[in-house]
Amino acid sequence: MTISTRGAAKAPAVLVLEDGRAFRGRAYGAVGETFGEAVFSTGMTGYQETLTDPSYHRQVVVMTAPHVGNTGVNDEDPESKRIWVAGYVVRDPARVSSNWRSQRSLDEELVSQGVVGICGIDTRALTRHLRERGAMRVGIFSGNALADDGTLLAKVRQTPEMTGADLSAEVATKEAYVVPAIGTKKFTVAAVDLGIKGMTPHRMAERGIEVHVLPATATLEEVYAVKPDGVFFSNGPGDPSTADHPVSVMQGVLERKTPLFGICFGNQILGRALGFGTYKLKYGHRGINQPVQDRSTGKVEVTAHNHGFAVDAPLDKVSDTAYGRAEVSHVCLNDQVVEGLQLLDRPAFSVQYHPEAAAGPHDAAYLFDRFVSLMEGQRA
Ligand SMILES: NC(=O)CC[C@H](N)C(=O)O
Repeated sequence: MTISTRGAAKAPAVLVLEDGRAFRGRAYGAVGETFGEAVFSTGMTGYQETLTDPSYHRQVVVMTAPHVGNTGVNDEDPESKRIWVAGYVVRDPARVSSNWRSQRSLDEELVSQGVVGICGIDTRALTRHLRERGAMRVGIFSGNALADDGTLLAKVRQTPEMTGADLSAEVATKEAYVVPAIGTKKFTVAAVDLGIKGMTPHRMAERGIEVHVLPATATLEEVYAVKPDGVFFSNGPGDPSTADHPVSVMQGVLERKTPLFGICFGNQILGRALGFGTYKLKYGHRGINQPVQDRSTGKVEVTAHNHGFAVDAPLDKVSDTAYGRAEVSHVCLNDQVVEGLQLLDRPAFSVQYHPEAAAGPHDAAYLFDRFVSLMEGQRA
């Protein structure tokens, strides 16, 4: 059991939204100032996975679950080597963390990684505000960073928007590395890292895939230098309309008819590679309880999401693209947003959500098997 160092009354803090609304609470995690896009996540568990998902780079995450931190922090669950969220907003942080795997408290972890947060605010009111007005820029201020609201608001309004942000290179690996297959090696996959979560290569490795994780800047030649049986494009932060380089690499992969799989940002890149547009959702999908229908089977999956943008593809017809026929394979049942794409004439597909995560807990794991089948089909 870890008793948090934070105590009930820490320094005062304020959260200021770009439309001028302010919420007053107490500092949580590091004291100072931070900026980003305010988004909310409805996940009741999995805060370590959320905090360390590189797709959250430059976002301030508001947890709708009121009580966060109960199970502390361990070294096994992170999806990457560091916390990526720009700021963290929690109604009521756990004062005591208790779990057999816990190594330290969440508050300590936020402090040691310099993540500025705020607690003790009405996260329901904040979430409703974001739901009605849409995701927007935000700042959190505590300690020496506190000033009058007008000064803080001006600072928030000077920060960059998420629309137009090209962020993959800031989070992706600089050097290629290999995640070995677990057991007998059956396939080699080149995985273009646009902000990859650690669980993704692991899910492939579990299926006998040796994964060569390549930097976001990898060229088509570098992708084929690993002699891949399949090519994967990962999740990642930022606006997909800026991802021109991965789009052109993916088009080269589609031309060669190599089996292709994309997750989240990778789905948006497939959308663009096929000639569809992408657009910003009002407040996005973030959480682990999002219902998605696989249109080929009619089955509904409970899935993990973290996306603020979506692909603009027709739901009601098969589209003709430069790479043959394409259709929307998955759809979100909350709002009919495109959650997956499937080519009918080439071995390529993608999903907007996170089959590597264990939300359902295993509802979407079949997608990795589908990738394996495509690679088997290519060999047959
Ligand atoms: N998790 C992701 O890959 C997110 C993709 C993209 N940055 C979005 O917000 O929609």
